[in-house]
Amino acid sequence: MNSSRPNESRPNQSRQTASYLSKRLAAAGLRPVTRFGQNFLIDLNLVDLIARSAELQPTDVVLEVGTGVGSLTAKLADAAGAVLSVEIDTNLHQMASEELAGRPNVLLLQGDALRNKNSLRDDLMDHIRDAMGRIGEGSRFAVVANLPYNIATPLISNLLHETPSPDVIVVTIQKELADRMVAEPGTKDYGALSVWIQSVCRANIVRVLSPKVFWPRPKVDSAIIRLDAEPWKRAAIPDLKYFHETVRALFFHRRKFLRSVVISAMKGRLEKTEVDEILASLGHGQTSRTEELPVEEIHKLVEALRQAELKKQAS
Ligand SMILES: C[S@@+](CC[C@H](N)C(=O)[O-])C[C@H]1O[C@@H](n2cnc3c(N)ncnc32)[C@H](O)[C@@H]1O
Repeated sequence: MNSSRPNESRPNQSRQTASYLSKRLAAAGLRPVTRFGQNFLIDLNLVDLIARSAELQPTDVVLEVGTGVGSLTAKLADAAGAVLSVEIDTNLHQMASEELAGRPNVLLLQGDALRNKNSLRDDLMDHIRDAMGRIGEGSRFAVVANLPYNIATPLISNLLHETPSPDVIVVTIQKELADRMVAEPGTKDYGALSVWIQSVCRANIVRVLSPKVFWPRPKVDSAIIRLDAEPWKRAAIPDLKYFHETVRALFFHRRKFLRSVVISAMKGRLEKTEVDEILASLGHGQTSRTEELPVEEIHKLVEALRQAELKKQAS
């Protein structure tokens, strides 16, 4: 006979229902704030799954963006060496601070995780580097979060430019965005984001989540995505900023042929004849399109353009 009692084996299960959360917020005179993307996960098994999917070690330093009431933060703190969690909402930051008080490995910051679309909040990486330095050799940098959807793309993109960049990222994002991150060439979802992510990471969708596992329910499906850094890929890109900007420019006009896309991206920097020479040397014909090019071909093209620009500047 199975004698296990549900509340013993899953002690927190009843604590994260929609009604528990709504009562808790209401008791503090609060309601979820739509503009902050406050869709809380109400299935604690999924909170567990997010934390477990990062395979955290006691030597890991975790960044969480969007502390909320601190449910995921607590799980991360149980598994990792140090957790830095940022919350924009002053009230939630206060609630989470009370909930997580007495956990010496958790640092909660209040404010926007982004300084602007192109950069992270100033002190974020200093805190991460400090914590990694304290833990010492073997410390990994992980980002684990149920992200506010409106900042998911700039946040992940900016993090991938940082030093150190995350070794692993496990986050809940809109399914549509996750589909773009893992997309293959020639598909409708394949674009600058797919190329950028797959150029520095291995990307996998861990689980698709229906709106009903959140409170309040978002309008769209979500997905837990895992990105694993592949440092050798990153090391093979001589100028990360040039690469990222050029890839974005190459996918700017999706319907045009590659030739006209490259000509307009390189306007004022390379002549048409120079572009034609580069495309011909790489075997791209008049009817090639950017969205059909595998990631490796895009690498070759961007590097050829960069070299041509450098040569021109030097002459
Ligand atoms: C989807 S909720 C996740 C909350 C909680 N971690 C959970 O799993 O239920 C996203 C959280 O991010 C916070 N947030 C939104 N924009 C933010 C920003 N720019 N910087 C930091 N936190 C932000 C929201 O206030 C909200 O608490």
